[in-house]
Amino acid sequence: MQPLIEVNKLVKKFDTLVAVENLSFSVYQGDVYGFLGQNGAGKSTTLRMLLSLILPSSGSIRLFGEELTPNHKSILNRVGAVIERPDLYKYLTAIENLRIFARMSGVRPSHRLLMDQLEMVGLAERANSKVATYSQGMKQRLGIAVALVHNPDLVILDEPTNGLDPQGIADMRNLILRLSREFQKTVVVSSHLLTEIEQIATRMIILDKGKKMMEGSVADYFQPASNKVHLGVTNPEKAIELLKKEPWGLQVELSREELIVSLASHQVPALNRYLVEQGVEIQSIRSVNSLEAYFLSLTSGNQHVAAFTN
Ligand SMILES: Nc1ncnc2c1ncn2[C@@H]1O[C@H](COP(=O)(O)OP(=O)(O)OP(=O)(O)O)[C@@H](O)[C@H]1O
Repeated sequence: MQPLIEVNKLVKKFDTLVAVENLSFSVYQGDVYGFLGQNGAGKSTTLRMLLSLILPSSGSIRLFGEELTPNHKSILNRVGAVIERPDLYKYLTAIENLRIFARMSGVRPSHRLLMDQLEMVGLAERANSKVATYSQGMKQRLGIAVALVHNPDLVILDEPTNGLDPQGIADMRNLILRLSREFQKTVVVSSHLLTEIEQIATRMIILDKGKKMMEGSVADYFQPASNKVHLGVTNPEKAIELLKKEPWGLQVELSREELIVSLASHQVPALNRYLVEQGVEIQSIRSVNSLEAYFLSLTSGNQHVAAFTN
């Protein structure tokens, strides 16, 4: 399958600072592609280059199979983006805002179509309220409706959950999933939170100091095999014996007084119950996802975890 976005050896320098270094990645149709990295990792800089808001120092970007540089106007007609907080007219209603932005991008959608757009982002009931009365989360979602007004195939969202409360974050997450599943949009979304990307993305890239640390399918990194459960128990020998038997049949290691088993997080309560019922007392239990461990090592400043740097 031809990638929708194909980035090859992209570099962006700001004077002596290398914000993006030799970055290559591909996004395919139907992906919710997560851009993950701590502040300053180079996420916004990369997304800005995808939108021709800034020019690369070197390297190439192809969107929809075409080189971006000479053709960016026609190509970017197929892209909708929210890069900063959306600039909305706060004394106008949602539908008035949408109508104005639609005209600016050269389309004149019917009232019905505008209402459909607002429905898509969960704002149909507040279509006639002034934006000044909206919560931050509602403004962010209206920003997405604005970005979608010309019906783009590809949607690029830079940190869409920034500054939102837990309800706003959940609404945004549901909206992104809906854009992908119901409306068949390909979505690129950035975040500095692994939990956010884990819940919505199909594929992801981790950036650190402008460099790619890993790229791949999110499911692969959250398989049971990459989730380790560490158990502190009173009787490790008995626990090992029980965990190796039916119904669990697990591979168990003993490390520094803790048992370590590969197990999906959702199976942990059942495992806990089983051991207690068999007379093993549990003193501690913690799940460690290897991807989480890796990302934490990045955010705490460690440079290398060999397993993920290939
Ligand atoms: N216009 C600019 N001029 C100079 N340096 C810049 C410019 N834009 C970004 N940078 C620098 O490039 C690096 C990457 O910034 P970028 O905004 O891409 O990171 P980010 O991963 O999006 O992080 P954040 O979530 O904080 O925005 C940072 O060191 C930043 O200070």
